[in-house]
Amino acid sequence: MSVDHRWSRTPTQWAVRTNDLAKSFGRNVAVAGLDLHVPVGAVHGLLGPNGSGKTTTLRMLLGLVHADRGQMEIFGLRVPERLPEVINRVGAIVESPKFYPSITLRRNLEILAMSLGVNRRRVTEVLLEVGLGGRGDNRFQQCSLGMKQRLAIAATLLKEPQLLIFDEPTNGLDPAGIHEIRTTMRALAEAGRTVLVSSHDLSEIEQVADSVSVIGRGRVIAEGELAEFLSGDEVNVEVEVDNNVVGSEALRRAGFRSTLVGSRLHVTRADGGRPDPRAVARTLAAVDQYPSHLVVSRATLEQAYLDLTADEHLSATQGRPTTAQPGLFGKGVVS
Ligand SMILES: Nc1ncnc2c1ncn2[C@@H]1O[C@H](COP(=O)(O)OP(=O)(O)OP(=O)(O)O)[C@@H](O)[C@H]1O
Repeated sequence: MSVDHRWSRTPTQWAVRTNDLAKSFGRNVAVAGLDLHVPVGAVHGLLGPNGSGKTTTLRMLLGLVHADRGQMEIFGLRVPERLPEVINRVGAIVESPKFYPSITLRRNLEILAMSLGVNRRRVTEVLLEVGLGGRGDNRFQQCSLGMKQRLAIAATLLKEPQLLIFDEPTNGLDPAGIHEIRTTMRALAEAGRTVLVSSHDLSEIEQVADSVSVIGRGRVIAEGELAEFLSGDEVNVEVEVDNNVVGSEALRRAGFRSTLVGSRLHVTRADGGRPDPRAVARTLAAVDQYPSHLVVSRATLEQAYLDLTADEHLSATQGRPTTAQPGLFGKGVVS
């Protein structure tokens, strides 16, 4: 069973936290003991491959799906029990919202505001907030997908929520639309709101998020500030050798970790330190594996993600529990 020291921190530091959250659909395990921590006032990425349990997690938070076990809190209040008290502080897009195609963006929002009991004046404010201030009179059906998605975000802002939950908001958008949504999410965080955004797209999260939870098969594999994943000191060494098995075994004995990505071994230090490219080359040469390529690069979230999911896969095949990475939001997780 996992013991998470962060679960005992003050609730006000977290917009969302979950503890040992689980959900299965029949025999299909969607979420498998998920410990999630979303800090207040930032963009937090929920990053994981398709089918890793992101949507199910968000739906459980919003009371759309019942959890099998575990606890969830939004702004320190237990949900779903206290959802009625907290729901007005939450805006979410977890499936495509419906708008009237033949009327303007402004009119669409006015109708929605009326149904929510929100003052019409708020419509102008939310249009401005998502960068649609000059587009309110455009008909919905004439808008680009990016504008439609920004309208959806504007709709979630009508109630002035402090937490926004977006499930894959850039899906299906072209680069311009993706850029618009990214800018909008950043602006929301700059205005003091918390944005919890799911994505399977590493570069997307890398560009927009302040912190991230990497999800694999329904569990949080790693969690922390993005800067921790992309630390300036962090260096990747990539090598190409004739025999990857011999090469990675020699590296392992010398205190390195290696992950095969394409034809290259990505090398890090097992103790989390910075790998010395010369030591890597020496280690490989000692077992007759002279690198045909040796590339030194700054770590990316992609690399961290590949390393982490490689570990998780190894854990599964060896039947031992996944260990989340230490140093996350300054605290360790013990499995
Ligand atoms: N209503 C459902 N009934 C049965 N299985 C479901 C249901 N919802 C989700 N699942 C399954 O649970 C697992 C996790 O799905 P989920 O949609 O939460 O993942 P995801 O990370 O959001 O992936 P994607 O990006 O593909 O939506 C998948 O195997 C999915 O098929």
